[in-house]
Amino acid sequence: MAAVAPTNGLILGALKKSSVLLVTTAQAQHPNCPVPAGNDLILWHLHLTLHTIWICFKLFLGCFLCRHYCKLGSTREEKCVIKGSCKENETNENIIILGACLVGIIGVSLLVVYNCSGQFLTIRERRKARSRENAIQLARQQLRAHQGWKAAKQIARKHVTGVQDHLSRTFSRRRSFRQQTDLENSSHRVQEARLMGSTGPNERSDSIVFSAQNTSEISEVMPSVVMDISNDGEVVATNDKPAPKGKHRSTQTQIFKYAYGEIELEKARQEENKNMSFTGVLAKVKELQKEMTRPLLKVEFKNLTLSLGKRKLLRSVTGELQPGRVTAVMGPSGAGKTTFLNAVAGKVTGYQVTGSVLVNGAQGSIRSYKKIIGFVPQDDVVHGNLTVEENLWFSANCRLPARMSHRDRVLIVERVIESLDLQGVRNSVVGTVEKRGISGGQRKRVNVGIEMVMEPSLLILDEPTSGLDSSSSQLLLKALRHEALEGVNICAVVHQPSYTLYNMFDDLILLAKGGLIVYNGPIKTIEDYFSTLGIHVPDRVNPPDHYIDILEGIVKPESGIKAKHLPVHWMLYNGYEVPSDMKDDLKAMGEQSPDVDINRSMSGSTPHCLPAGVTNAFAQERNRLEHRLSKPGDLSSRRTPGILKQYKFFLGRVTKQRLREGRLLGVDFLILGLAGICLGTIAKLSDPTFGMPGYIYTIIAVSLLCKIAALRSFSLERLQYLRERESGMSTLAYFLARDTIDHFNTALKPIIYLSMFYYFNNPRSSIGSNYVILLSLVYCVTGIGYTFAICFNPGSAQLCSALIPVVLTLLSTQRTTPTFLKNMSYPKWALEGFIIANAKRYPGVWLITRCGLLFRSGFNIHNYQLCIVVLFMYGLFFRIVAFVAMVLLKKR
Ligand SMILES: Nc1ncnc2c1ncn2[C@@H]1O[C@H](COP(=O)(O)OP(=O)(O)OP(=O)(O)O)[C@@H](O)[C@H]1O
Repeated sequence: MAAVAPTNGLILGALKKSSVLLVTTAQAQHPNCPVPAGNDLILWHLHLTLHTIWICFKLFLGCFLCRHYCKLGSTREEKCVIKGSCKENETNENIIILGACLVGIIGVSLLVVYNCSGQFLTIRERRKARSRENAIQLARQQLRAHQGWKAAKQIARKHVTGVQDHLSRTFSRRRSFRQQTDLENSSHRVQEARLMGSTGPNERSDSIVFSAQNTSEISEVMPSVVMDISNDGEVVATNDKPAPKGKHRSTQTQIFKYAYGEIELEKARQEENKNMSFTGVLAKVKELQKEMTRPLLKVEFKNLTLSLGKRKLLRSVTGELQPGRVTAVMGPSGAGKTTFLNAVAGKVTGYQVTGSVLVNGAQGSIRSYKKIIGFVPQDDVVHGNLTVEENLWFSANCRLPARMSHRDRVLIVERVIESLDLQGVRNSVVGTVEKRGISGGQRKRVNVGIEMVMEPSLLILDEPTSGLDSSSSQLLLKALRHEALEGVNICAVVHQPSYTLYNMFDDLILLAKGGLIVYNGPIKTIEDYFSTLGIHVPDRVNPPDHYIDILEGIVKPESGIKAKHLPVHWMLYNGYEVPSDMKDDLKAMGEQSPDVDINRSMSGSTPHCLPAGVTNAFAQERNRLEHRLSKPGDLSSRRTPGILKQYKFFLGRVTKQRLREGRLLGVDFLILGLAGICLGTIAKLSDPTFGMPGYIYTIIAVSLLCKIAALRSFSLERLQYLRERESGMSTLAYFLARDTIDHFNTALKPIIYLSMFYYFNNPRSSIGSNYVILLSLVYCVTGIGYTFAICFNPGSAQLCSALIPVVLTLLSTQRTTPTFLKNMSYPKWALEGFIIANAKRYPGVWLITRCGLLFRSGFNIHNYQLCIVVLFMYGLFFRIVAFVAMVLLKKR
């Protein structure tokens, strides 16, 4: 009892310290949260954390009471006899209690961190936001100054000539004197003007000479520009603040200032360009083309045919996508638009593909250019537990050239945020199905932004405007048009665009059902083409709607032409060969109009697709594996960050995700702790069994809980992973980063479980030896969990994770189970490790009398280290299996 009292005080003291720490942490956060919502949030966190501490306190009190009553039990005397010294036993118990206290303190501190983790991230973001806002203000001021300075230059130029002429003609002493006085006055005015602002760095070298008479006029136009008057009466524009150099330049505010300076200038240029004449626009485009830094990608597809068994999803698709143009892909639902995009981007696996896709006129795999191809999927595959900015930054970091400076990256990301109008939600978490985040339209824009920030040369978008209102769609199209000006080849599937939106595209690919092209060319000429077929768009009808209605069969063309013949008309119009399986259509058309030359147009055989029976399921699977394992050489000439750098980015991302999921982890720990209390109490410790029942329960419970937690690591973000992999990110970096962060749990979970189990069960082995075994067990089962998560669908993976530990533990404890099978199951090694750790604590004769159990179970007292090694090896083996499975993973 004497030993318990000081320990009680110790726990109370520790708890007090924790609560003080908690309050101080919250108070430290308080001044940084000027927003009332932030204060509420902190109070809520405080409340939650204090509540948790109160629960922990009650738990510990319960532990002490239990412990106190146990001490009065009969087992204690027996233990004293076995160990030989009661005094030594008491010292051990005190160490255990101290250990438990420490564990408690760690637990409480962790809960504090977990509860406030989200806040840490928010505070960081807020600080960054403040420096960004300052930079935006500065940039806008500078732009105003820049514009003012330009206007002033124009005024000055106008006056300089006139005044000089005037002066040369009527030069007089009196006038000269008056001018001198004016100069002095204006000098004072300019000195005042100097205090008001500065010009942009671009204007530093600019200087202009003009009469001081005009100074007041100029200072009205450009209030923030700085001027200096030289002794001879000349006014020279200067910058009063020198451009920051060296280290200073790389501060966050400076970087934002640079980025927003550029963005504001671009905006101003766009405003100027609005009123430009056609020739002016052409000149501007040429100018921009000279500045282009991205490689240009021209994609041609010839006789592209895609089949799935006997069914043809795309048929003889021929055409091209040109750089610097925005192409719309339209057609009825199910026509094969998504399939077409996938075929162009080289993302088709498991299909039979014939025909060819040429990049810049050269034959080869388009996957060789995947580092400069952006693909925006139809579904918004974004990370729900990251903010908008974090999503964009991750893509920029991993996919932009590794050598690009941070300053330029900031400019690119900020430009995309501005152009997609995401400024207001940049720090909001995107949200998941369970947790609401930003709106659907904003999510869609983030989905597009992820691809825009990597500066693609070919940008393919599957329904980017679906779910967006008219203004957001136009905003998005404007952003895409701006990209096209830089030479990007853009191709997007769109549904029912408004007339304005439709006219924002340059080209159109119109697909009919069955994956056949009806039209491919400039939007401007589509009406001319269809009018040659006698199809005219009625007044007040949007042209694309009319054509799609015809293709759907809702509207019958006045000319009597059949909708199903439109693809053949297109082939004949362009002189393409008509596949032989479409000869019936051709004949029917020939009967309708005798101009159609059937023999010339028809191809002799079916060159585009293989007979359906040839490609069986096995061949398809082989195809898929070849596609997955073959690594086409990289022709994109872009060096993205290597595996190590990507690992760093992945690590940062997973850490943020885990911090935001802090409560989920807290629940995991709580369940483990409760399991420890329950199993430690239920399992009666008896010397003849070395506490075997308790350890069997432990192995089952810990395996089950840790495996299910490990499933979350890889099964939840499968689609995101596939998207990242397709864009060229490293699977190894992704896998290692997740595993590295999970090591934190691997180390902590055994502590939490043992802090309860060890205390309630009070086994003979040391807490250290138990921890090592449990650590290796958790490492092993986490690896198995990864394998299940990657190889099976979530339902099956959960079932396996629940069943396997129970079945294997039962197998390994049955005497009738063959030794080979026993050795194959990991619970056998964990159990052996625990039992040996206990057995080693029995001195000589006490061990000999209990040797029977060891023999019967096939355990060897010298195998303790082997058990640990085997468990770690299992963990490593399953991690390798999981990684290989991940590499071979296909998109379901
Ligand atoms: N892997 C597949 N298995 C079975 N059918 C498929 C597969 N891929 C495509 N299809 C079929 O091919 C046709 C074209 O599909 P796709 O998704 O390309 O159409 P879409 O024009 O994009 O349709 P929507 O406009 O409705 O999105 C559909 O009938 C679809 O069922």
